[in-house]
Amino acid sequence: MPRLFNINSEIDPLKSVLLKRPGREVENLIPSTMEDLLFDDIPYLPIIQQEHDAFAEALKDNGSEVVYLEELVAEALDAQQGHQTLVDQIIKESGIYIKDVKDALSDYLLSMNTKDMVDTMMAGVRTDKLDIQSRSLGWLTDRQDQDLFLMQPMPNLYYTRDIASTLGKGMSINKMTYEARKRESLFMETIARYHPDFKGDQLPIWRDRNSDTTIEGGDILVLSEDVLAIGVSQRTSGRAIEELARSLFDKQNKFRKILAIEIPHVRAMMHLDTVFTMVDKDAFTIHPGIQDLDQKMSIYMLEPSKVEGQIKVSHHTDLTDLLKDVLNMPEINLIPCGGGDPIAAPREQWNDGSNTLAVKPGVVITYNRNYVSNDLLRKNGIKVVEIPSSELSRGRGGPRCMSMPLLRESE
Ligand SMILES: NC(=[NH2+])NCCC[C@H](N)C(=O)O
Repeated sequence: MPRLFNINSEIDPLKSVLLKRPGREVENLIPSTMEDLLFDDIPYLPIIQQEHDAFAEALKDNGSEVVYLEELVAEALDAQQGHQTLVDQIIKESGIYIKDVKDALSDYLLSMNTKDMVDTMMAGVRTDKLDIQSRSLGWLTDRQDQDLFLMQPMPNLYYTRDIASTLGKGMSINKMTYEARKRESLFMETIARYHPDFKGDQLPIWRDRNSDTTIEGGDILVLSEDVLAIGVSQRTSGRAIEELARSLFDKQNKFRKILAIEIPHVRAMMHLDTVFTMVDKDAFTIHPGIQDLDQKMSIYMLEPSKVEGQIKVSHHTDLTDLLKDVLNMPEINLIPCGGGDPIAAPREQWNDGSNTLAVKPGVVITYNRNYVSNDLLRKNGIKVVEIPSSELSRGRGGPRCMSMPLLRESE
């Protein structure tokens, strides 16, 4: 049955969402690779899986279907016999160019059943799994001391938010910024290309992973059927936002205003959704660290220009006024992470206190550890569904980062 795709807001009732259950890839983190792989600690696999399952349950209890990236990729490959194409591409994108090594890896992956093959690509392939030493002088002489993996693990895959974004009835398949995550969006491309429920006319691709500018889904918020907010961040460039704007303004959809919000280019705030999320039609979480002392910010608004093919850009500094205007709301409530306290705010922001996922207007899923922010949300009339977070939070992402909505019910 063809799937329905439609995302016209951050808060409309969530009906279908894509997750990735953390797998062996998180056990393939070690202290010497952790930083490059964008983790601050090593999650304990059985507990991170339990916590992730609790997240999936909370989503289902609140009316959403949950589908898994790893299962969709396997189904997509089986439907179109895409195995060889994906294996060749992932080997290429893993920077493996020595023929003997390529052949050994390709034989190894293709000898597995589809699900194991997909899980293994995601978990990474250790060098000692294959008998490379006895067959490749090229590898023996080119390798680096640290080559523990022929294919590096992809521990960030459970942050499905970032690799692609459903916008209206179509999708942006994102070109990722760092080496550690570049290959991840290939899995979404595979689903869009081969999966019977995704491919073809039913899913227009607004922008694909071959673009030469980077954009990540954590930066993209769908504020309403015609307004997007996109962070200009460590991961998303102004040029990428402009490209996406041109594509969206051109095509048959309703987006007509894009707010490009500049945020600090630092790890703790790598995406807009780590400092700003929508919790109700007129309420948002915000980390006070993105505003200056007089609460000013730098925001560019992009709109279609009257001149064919051009874009109109205007500059704004007051987030509240701009949101009132574009969302047609008399008031906007910005709820500060950690209550704005100089210790609680940065502590809870670090553990994704501002990274809420709305399952319907005024109902959000959050991490239980951020009790100051959660209490404040409740005091502001928001219903908060807490999930356990000891291990999930170690990679610096919360409920919004771990979810890629496919369908929200429009009014
Ligand atoms: N949408 C998000 N905020 N995602 C968080 C991603 C965290 C991940 N470790 C990274 O650095 O890429």
